[in-house]
Amino acid sequence: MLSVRNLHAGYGDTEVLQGIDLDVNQGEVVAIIGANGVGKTTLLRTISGLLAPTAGSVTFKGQPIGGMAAHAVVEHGVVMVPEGRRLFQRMSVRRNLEVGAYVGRARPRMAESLREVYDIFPILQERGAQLAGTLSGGQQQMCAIGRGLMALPELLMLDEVSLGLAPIAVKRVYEAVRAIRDRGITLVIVEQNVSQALRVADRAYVIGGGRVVLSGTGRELSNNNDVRRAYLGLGLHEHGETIP
Ligand SMILES: Nc1ncnc2c1ncn2[C@@H]1O[C@H](COP(=O)(O)OP(=O)(O)OP(=O)(O)O)[C@@H](O)[C@H]1O
Repeated sequence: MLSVRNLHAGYGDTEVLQGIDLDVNQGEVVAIIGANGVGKTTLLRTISGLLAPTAGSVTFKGQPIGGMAAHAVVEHGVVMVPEGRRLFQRMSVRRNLEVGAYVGRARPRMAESLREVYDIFPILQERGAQLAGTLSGGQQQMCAIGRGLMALPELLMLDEVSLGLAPIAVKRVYEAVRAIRDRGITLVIVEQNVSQALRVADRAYVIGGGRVVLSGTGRELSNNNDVRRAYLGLGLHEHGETIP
C-alpha cells in the first residue's frame, strides 16, 4: 500500500533521513521505533507532505505522493496525527472533529464519520460541547485521533500517541488503535513506548543513522536481543552484563 524507497530528507544542511526503505501492506499496523532524535517524526512529516524529500520516492497505492503538498496527500487518504495533539483548545470537541473533515473527499460524509468516531470514542460524544482544552490528556489524544479519522484515512499515521499519558489512558488509546485497525484502516505508529508498540504492531522497523537497521514482526523484534537491550531495558542479565 505504502512504499518508501531510498528516502532522504532533513533540515537545511542536516540530512536526517539518509535512504529509508520501507513498505506497509494494507490492513497492517506497522511500528517505527528508534532512539530519540533519530528521525521518526521527520519520516512521518516527509510521507505527509509537511517536509519535502531531497531524494527518493514515496508511493501510495501505486501513485507517487513524495513531494506533494500536505493537503494533496490527505486527499489521497494518508493522514497524520501529530505529536502533541495540536487541538484548537478554545473550540469545542465537536468543532475540533469537524475541522478534520476539511478535505473535499471527507466533507460530504461528515455526519457519518462523526458517528463512527463517537462509536470508537464514546467519551467524545459525551464531551462534544466542551472546550477541547478542558479535556484530560488521554481524552485530548482521543480527540486528535478522532480528528484524523474525520479525514477518512486509508492510512493513519500516529506520532507518539501515548506520550505523557497515564497508563490507563495509554490502554484506552491502544484499544482504539485496535478498533481502528478492525475497521480496515492501515496504521503506522511512532512510539517511545517500544514494548507497547511491538505488542500491537504486526511488523516494525527500527531506524538508526538515518536508515532502517532492523525490521521484522512485532514478536521477532520483541525477542531480538539488540532491540531488547537498546529499547526494552531487557535481556541484560542474560548476557551477564550489569545495568550501568
Ligand atoms: N524543524 C527542525 N529544524 C531543524 N532540525 C530539526 C527540526 N525538527 C527536527 N530536527 C532535528 O532532526 C532530527 C530528527 O528529529 P525527529 O523529531 O524527526 O526525531 P524523532 O526520532 O522523532 O525523535 P523524538 O522521538 O525525540 O521526537 C533531530 O536531530 C532534531 O533535532
